[in-house]
Amino acid sequence: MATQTAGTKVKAIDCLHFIDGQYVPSRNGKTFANINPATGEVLGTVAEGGREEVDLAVQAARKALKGPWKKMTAHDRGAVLRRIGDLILERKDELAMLETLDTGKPLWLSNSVDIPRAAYNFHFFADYIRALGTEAFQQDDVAINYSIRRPVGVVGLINPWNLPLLLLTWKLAPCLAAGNTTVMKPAELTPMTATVLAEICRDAGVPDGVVNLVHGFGPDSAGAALTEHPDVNAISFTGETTTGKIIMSAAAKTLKRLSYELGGKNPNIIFADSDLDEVIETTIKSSFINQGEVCLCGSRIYVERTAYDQFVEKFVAKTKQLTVGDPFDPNTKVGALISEEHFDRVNSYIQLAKQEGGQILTGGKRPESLQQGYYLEPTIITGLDNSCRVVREEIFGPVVTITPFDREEEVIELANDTHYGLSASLWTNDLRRAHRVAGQIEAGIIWVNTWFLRDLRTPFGGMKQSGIGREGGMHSFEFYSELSNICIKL
Ligand SMILES: O=C(O)C(=O)/C=C/C=C/O
Repeated sequence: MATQTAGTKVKAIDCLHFIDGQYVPSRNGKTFANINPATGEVLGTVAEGGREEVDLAVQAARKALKGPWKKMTAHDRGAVLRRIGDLILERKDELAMLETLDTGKPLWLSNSVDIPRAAYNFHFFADYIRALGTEAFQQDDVAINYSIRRPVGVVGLINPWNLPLLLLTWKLAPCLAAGNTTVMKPAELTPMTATVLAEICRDAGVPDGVVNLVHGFGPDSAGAALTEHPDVNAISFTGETTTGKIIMSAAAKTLKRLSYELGGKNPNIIFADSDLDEVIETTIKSSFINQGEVCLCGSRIYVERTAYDQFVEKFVAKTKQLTVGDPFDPNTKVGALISEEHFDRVNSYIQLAKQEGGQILTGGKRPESLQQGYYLEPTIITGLDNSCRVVREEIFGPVVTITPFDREEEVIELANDTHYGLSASLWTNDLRRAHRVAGQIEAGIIWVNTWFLRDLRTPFGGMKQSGIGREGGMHSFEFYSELSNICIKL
């Protein structure tokens, strides 16, 4: 099915499951429609998996643990990972178009961030695995202790719809690097790039059964089946905190190992001594990139009072210049929200902001010219304090609040006054203050004078209700492998 949009001939794909090296429909033939967020039209069909498909996939993954995959050395696995990264880059244009069709994000963003980072996730872990060591301890002349790593086993990877291929590969690369096999469950709203990834893994030399993919929904569907399956050893999940709690209770019955990257309501703290133009250029991104549908977005902006008016005036002016529209138009800065349901949810927070006494300085509504598709103007709200729901709850849209502060201690308290703890941005040219304040912000990642600058060796994840565990570099191997300590008496 081809969808003509902005002069780009884009061919959507129907999505089947990928089990034991083959694309297969659901046994009961069930499918659901895949909707294009930019137009509201049907892109194609997706096989709807359930317990039966998940069980077939888990059986294939379990069997593959004992097949040729087990005999591959770390070096061999590294070569396969590198090949997957290479094939992602070879198919970059196709993957970028599919990602934009599925998500409504601008094509330039898929091309510049999502797909290149997906390839890099594989190249990074292909290299990392070659440097991986363990640990050994000499106990005088009594004993020598050394640790060995082995795969956890069959791992369920449950992925969100905001950065579909980036986040799926962020899990899949280390999962495979550590020698595991997997059943992937992409978000039902964004099935296409995950479907192509399965074929890329096969083409790169991943043996049948190592990588499996089952499409479907969460509750009473593939997601629930995966989290409850007794033969799945671990689950890595990125998504909403509420869903995380449901998965945790399901996984508890079989004591699965869990790695969670959940929601955030991230503070963006701006001191008056920072370079406002530089701050605003980055804050436009940290507020509205990917339609604000990024768990790391700095949706709570706190500005030192002496710079508040100047910041607000400049930031609003810059925001008004952002083009909202067709994701395939190269001038578009803000595309379509992922679905009608999410559009309504984000909109409800804008209405709530008015009820809570906030002022909408710009945005807050669908652009007049875009009556089809789920478009919302980037929105800036002032006049709300930390007691307001709009300041406390994750909105996951192009909506930010701005609040002034007077003292360092005050803004640290404001920033930490949340049950989330994923990321934060901090802007100041005072070196001592940067270290002092960053060390007091309760978040997994604190960016100083930047945002979303990523070194994949670093621990990535949130605290409090923003997640459990860290992934990245060695931290991924801590999750995706089991350590055994072997003690040899001398
Ligand atoms: O950059 C990453 O590794 C990552 O996990 C980004 C997550 C964004 C979530 O919305």
